[in-house]
Amino acid sequence: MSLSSSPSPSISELSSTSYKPCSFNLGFADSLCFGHRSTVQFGTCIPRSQNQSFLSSEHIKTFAFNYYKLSNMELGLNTVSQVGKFRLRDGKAGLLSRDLLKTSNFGYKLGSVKLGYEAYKRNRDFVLMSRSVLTADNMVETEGNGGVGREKSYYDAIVIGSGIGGLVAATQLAVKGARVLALEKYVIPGGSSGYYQRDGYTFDVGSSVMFGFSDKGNLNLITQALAAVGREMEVIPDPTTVHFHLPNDLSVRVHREYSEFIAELTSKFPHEKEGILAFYGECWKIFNALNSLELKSLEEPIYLFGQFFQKPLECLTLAYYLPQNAGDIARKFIKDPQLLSFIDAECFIVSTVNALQTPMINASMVLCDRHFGGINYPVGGVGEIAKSLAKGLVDQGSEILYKANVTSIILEHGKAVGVRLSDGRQFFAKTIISNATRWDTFGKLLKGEKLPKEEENFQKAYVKAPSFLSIHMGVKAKVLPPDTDCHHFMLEDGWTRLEKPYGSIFLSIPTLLDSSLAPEGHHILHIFTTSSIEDWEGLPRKDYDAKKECVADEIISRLEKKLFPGLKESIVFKEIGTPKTHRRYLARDKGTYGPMPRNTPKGLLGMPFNTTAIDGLYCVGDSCFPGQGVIAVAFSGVMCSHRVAADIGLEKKSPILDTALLRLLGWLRTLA
Ligand SMILES: NC(=O)c1ccc[n+]([C@@H]2O[C@H](COP(=O)([O-])OP(=O)(O)OC[C@H]3O[C@@H](n4cnc5c(N)ncnc54)[C@H](O)[C@@H]3O)[C@@H](O)[C@H]2O)c1
Ligand SMILES: CC(C)=CCC/C(C)=C/C=C/C(C)=C/C=C/C(C)=C/C=C/C=C(C)/C=C/C=C(C)/C=C/C=C(\C)CCC=C(C)C
Repeated sequence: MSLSSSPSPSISELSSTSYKPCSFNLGFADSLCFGHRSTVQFGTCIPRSQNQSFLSSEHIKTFAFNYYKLSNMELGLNTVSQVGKFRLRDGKAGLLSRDLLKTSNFGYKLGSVKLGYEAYKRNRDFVLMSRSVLTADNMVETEGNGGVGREKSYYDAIVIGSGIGGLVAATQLAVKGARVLALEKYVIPGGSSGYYQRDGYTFDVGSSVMFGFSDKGNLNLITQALAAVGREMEVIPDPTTVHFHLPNDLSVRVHREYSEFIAELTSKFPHEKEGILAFYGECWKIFNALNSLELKSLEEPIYLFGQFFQKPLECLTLAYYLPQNAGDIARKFIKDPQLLSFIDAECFIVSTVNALQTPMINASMVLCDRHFGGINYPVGGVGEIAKSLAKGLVDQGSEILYKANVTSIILEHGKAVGVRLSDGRQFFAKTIISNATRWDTFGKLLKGEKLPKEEENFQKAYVKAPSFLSIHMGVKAKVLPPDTDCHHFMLEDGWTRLEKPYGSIFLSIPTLLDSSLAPEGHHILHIFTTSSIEDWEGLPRKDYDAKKECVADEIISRLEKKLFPGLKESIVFKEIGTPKTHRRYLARDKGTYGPMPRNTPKGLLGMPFNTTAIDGLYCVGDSCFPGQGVIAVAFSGVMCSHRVAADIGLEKKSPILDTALLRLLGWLRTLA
C-alpha cells in the first residue's frame, strides 16, 4: 500500500489512532536495486487493539523459507523472520520466540551490498536490526523491527523525531558514513512539515512558505540537504512571498523582485524612503555575510576558527549583529510608527514576536532570502520534502521507523546511551539526538533527572510560543478573484492585536501554485492563527467541538469580509485543528510553535546550540540556535550533524579547543 492510496489521518481526528495496515512489505531498500520493492507480501497485521500490533505465528509461517535467485546472485534467504511490526517476545503464544530466531539464518552481505536484515546473538539477548526498513511508499504501514537487549551500541546515532531538523541531522550524518536510526512517533515523516490527504486534497500540515529552497548561494539549506542524499525536487517559484493586509487599509505585497518590493513599500511611505533602504540594506549586509560562509557547527572550533581566518570581515559582521534585534536597528533608521509596525508584522510572521524581540540575524535571513533565492513551492506539496529526505536516509543505508514513540532516554553513568519506546523496545547508540523540543526532551524523555543548569537558563530566557488554530478547507475555485496571491497575512482592526491570540490571520493557498493538490475546480485554503492550549483544555467533547466550529466561523467571516466575499458558500471541505491537535500529532509540549523570548533577548546570544549538559545527548530543531522556522531547523540539523560527527570520529576535532570553545559559548549565553 502506498501513502497516496492509504487513508491518512485527519489532523482533527482526536479519537484513537486506528491505523490498520493491511499488508506488510518486507522490501529491501531501493538502493539495493534488486528490483524488489516489496519482496514478500504477507499476512494481515493484527490491529493494535487486539494484540499490540504483533504478528501471529500464522503470518510468520507464511513467509518463512523464501528463496530468491536474482540472475547471478543467489540470496538464499532463510527464515527472514523479524520484519515489520512485531518484536521478540519469549513465551507468548503466537509471537515469534527466541527459539525460532535461533534457527534463523540472517545477515547476508554480498560485496558491499547488505541484504536487508542482520541479526546476531550474544549471550542471552538478541540484537535484531533491519538495514533498510522502509521505502517512502510503504512508510505508513511499516512499524519496523524490534531489537531487544544489547551488548554494544550498534548505531552511531539515534535521532528521536523526524521533523525537518531531525531528518537533516540524520541524513547529513548518514552521508558522513554514520549508521543512523531515526525514530518517529507518527506514521509519516516531517512533523510540522508533514502533510495529510482528504477527499482528493493534499494539505500541508504547517508551513507552505519555504525559505532556503532555491538553487542559489550557500543558504539554500533545504536544497542542499536533499542534494546530499541525491534528491532534487521540482519547485514552483512563488511570485509574491506574502500579501499583507494591515490596519488603516495598508496593503503591501512582498514581491519576489527586491526592487519591486522596495518600490511598493516606499510608495506607501515616501517620506521614509531613506530609512527603508537603510534598514533593508543592513539586512543585506548580514545576509551576504551569512551567504559567504560554509555553514557548519558553531560549536566546533576547528571549523569556526577556520571561517574567521578565511572570512574575517564577514565573521566579525555576524559576531557584531549576533546580540542585536531587528526592532532596535529599524528604529535607527525609521521614525514613522506605522512603518515600524509594518516591520513588526514582517518579523512576527517568522518569529511570533515583534521586531524588538526578533534577532537581527534571523530577520535578515528571511527578509533577504525571499528576494535572493526566492520562495519556491515543492511540486506535490511540502510533505514531499520530508518524504524525499526519509528516502534519502534509507538509501544511505540508515533507517527510519514509524510509530516508534520514544518515552525515555536511557542514561548510563550520566551518559545518554539509548532510548526506550512506549512498546518496550530499546535501541542503543553512541549518541542520541532529540528532535523533540527541549521542554519535551528534558521534561518528558528525561523525567526524574535533575534539570541541568543550562536548561534551567534556557527556560528562564525562553518560553513556549503559543500554538495555532488551523483550518484546512477545500473551496470552489471561483470564489478567488483573479490574481489572488498565494500567501496572505491579515490584521484588520488595529496594531495592538498583532500578537494577541486570534489577532492576526495567516492564509496560504498552495493550489495557486500547484493545482494538483486539489480536485479540479477547487482550491485549498490553509488558514491559521495563534491560539493557546489553555483555551481548549478541560472542555467536554461536545463543547470542544462546538467551540472549534464557533472560533473557525469567526475567522472565516473575517476573511470573507476583507478578502473573499462568498467564501462561506464556497466551502466544500473543512477540518479544524486546535492546539490540542498539534500537541497530539506533533508531540510538542502544549502544541507550541517553538520557543520565544520571555523578555527582550540579546539577539541570538542566549539560544543554545546542539550539545547539552548530558554527555552523548544532543538537541536539534527549533529550540536550538537559531530557532523557529523550517530553514532554521535545517541549519540546526547541519550544525548538529557536524558536532556529532566530530564527537564520534567522523570529522576532525580537537578536545582541548572543544572544551575552551564550549566554555566560552556557555559563558556568552549567560550574558543574554
Ligand atoms: N512556516 C510555517 O508555517 C511553519 C509551520 C509549521 C512548522 N514550521 C516550523 O517547523 C519547525 C519545527 O521543526 P522541527 O524539526 O524542530 O520539529 P517538528 O516538530 O516539525 O518535528 C518533530 C518530530 O519529532 C517527532 N517526535 C517528537 N517527540 C517524539 C518522541 N518522543 N518519539 C518519537 N518521535 C517524536 C514528532 O512526531 C515530529 O514528527 C517549527 O519551529 C516551525 O518554525 C513552520
Ligand atoms: C559563535 C560566535 C559566538 C560568534 C561567531 C560569529 C559567527 C561566525 C556567527 C555565525 C552565525 C551564523 C552562521 C548564523 C546563521 C543563522 C541562520 C542560518 C539563521 C536562519 C534563520 C531562519 C529563520 C529564523 C527562519 C524562520 C522562518 C519562519 C519561521 C517562517 C515562517 C513562515 C510562516 C509562518 C509562513 C507565513 C505564512 C503566511 C504569511 C501565510
